[in-house]
Amino acid sequence: MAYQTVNPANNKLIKEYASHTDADVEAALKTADALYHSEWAKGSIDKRLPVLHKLADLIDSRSEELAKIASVEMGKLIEQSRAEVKLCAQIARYYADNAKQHLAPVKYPSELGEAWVEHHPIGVVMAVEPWNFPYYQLMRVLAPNLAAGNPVLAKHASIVPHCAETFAHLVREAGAPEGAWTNLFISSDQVAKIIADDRVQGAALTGSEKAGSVVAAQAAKHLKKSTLELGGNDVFVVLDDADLEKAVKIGVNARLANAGQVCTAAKRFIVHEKVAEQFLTKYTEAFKQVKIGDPLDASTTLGPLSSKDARETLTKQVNEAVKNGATLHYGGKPVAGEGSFFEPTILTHISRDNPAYFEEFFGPVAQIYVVKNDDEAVKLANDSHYGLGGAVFSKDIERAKKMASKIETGMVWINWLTDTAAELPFGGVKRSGYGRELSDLGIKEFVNQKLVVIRR
Ligand SMILES: NC(=O)C1=CN([C@@H]2O[C@H](COP(=O)(O)OP(=O)(O)OC[C@H]3O[C@@H](n4cnc5c(N)ncnc54)[C@H](O)[C@@H]3O)[C@@H](O)[C@H]2O)C=CC1
Ligand SMILES: CCCCCC(=O)O
Repeated sequence: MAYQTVNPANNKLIKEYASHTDADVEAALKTADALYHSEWAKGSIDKRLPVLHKLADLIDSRSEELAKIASVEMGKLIEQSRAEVKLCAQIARYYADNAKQHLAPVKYPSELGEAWVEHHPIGVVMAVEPWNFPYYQLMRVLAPNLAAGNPVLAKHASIVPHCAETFAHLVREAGAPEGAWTNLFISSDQVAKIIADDRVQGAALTGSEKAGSVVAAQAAKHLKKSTLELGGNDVFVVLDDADLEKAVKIGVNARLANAGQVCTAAKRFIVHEKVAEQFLTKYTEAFKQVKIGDPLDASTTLGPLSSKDARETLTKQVNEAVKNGATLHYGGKPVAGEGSFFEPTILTHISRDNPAYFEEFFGPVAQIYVVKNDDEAVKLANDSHYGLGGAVFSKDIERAKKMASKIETGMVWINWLTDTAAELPFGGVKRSGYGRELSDLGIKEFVNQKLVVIRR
């Protein structure tokens, strides 16, 4: 697995990074495990939290540099890279300010005696992360586990090594001891060996079902806990009483942000028949206004996909969808010339026997479905192997809440796109994975919730 920086806006190779050897991995494991058995990990959380405050300040002070590295390495619009960098500082600050309370002992009233649950780190955690939010995916693991006292070995996606290395340097510069966060340019086989190692107690993966299934199986084989943040095929439901202008505006962003390469992007637009024609007309008009170009150019509104491979996959999916009866309402082709650009695309009339119906399109491709009523909307929303996020647009909040409760996903946002924030849990069900990241739920995924009882 070659770790290299290729700018997807022009497919030019910028830098290749040497992979880490087995000896490097052993050294990293030794250092991380020693740190776990030290006062730093087992002692007071008060010693660890200042690192997160310092990290947040460092990120804020370097935001422009960090944003540019991400945009050049995976094609995210520069403004969206800035937003991701800002979000990372917020996550670091959130855990710096709240982790002590999240991990404070919790009393359990019992007739048997005085009882409480303590929260202790479990040890070294292996993190395996994707390229689409090259800093956020790392911070979602680093912040809670550093606060809790779990050292982390991190394997990032092979196309974002500059982001991976920069993040690791920032963590050390913020005062984290060696071993708290170790970036490894390693292969899948080396990941498997690390997960199998007795010094590792858990694995956190964000990425595809395929990778999740393999890594979770490796963890399970060695009786280690894992968390999985996998793909999604999230719905964006527009009911007949929705604010249509708002639904269109947010719906365009929900599909095109990060060139559609977001696990919680709106992928299946389920529109009430009473407003379907209006919605499609306005939505199509908005897609026609899109400016494809260099993600570093502030006027660009749709950047490239992350790689040539990603574009090839999406092109095949769109062609297959049309071959199986879908209507190509707008777009549908890779953009000729340099870079891995793909047109903003709208598909309609996708029948259930079309492969596209169950597939995640990791790119700027919106699928439009028309329904007669709320029950049909819920039935269609839940007719999916995935269960990550989802959005419901209606002016009737009680109606939207009722639908949100029926949609089988880990998250539903009303009158907004599926978003994320440090204080809100993030995760899914079904083939979108299990476990939660962020909030008080995320920090407890890799801690020992230990019961202590003083028997009366
Ligand atoms: N739920 C989420 O937040 C996200 C989900 N995804 C999903 O992942 C897909 C593509 O993103 P990619 O980064 O290409 O996903 P991917 O699953 O190919 O890679 C994710 C990470 O897993 C690693 N990996 C892959 N196979 C592995 C194996 N057998 N053993 C150990 N590590 C392995 C990769 O090197 C990378 O670091 C998308 O289709 C999307 O569904 C991607 C980004 C975010
Ligand atoms: C801003 C929403 C974050 C989505 C996380 C993901 O796609 O991995």
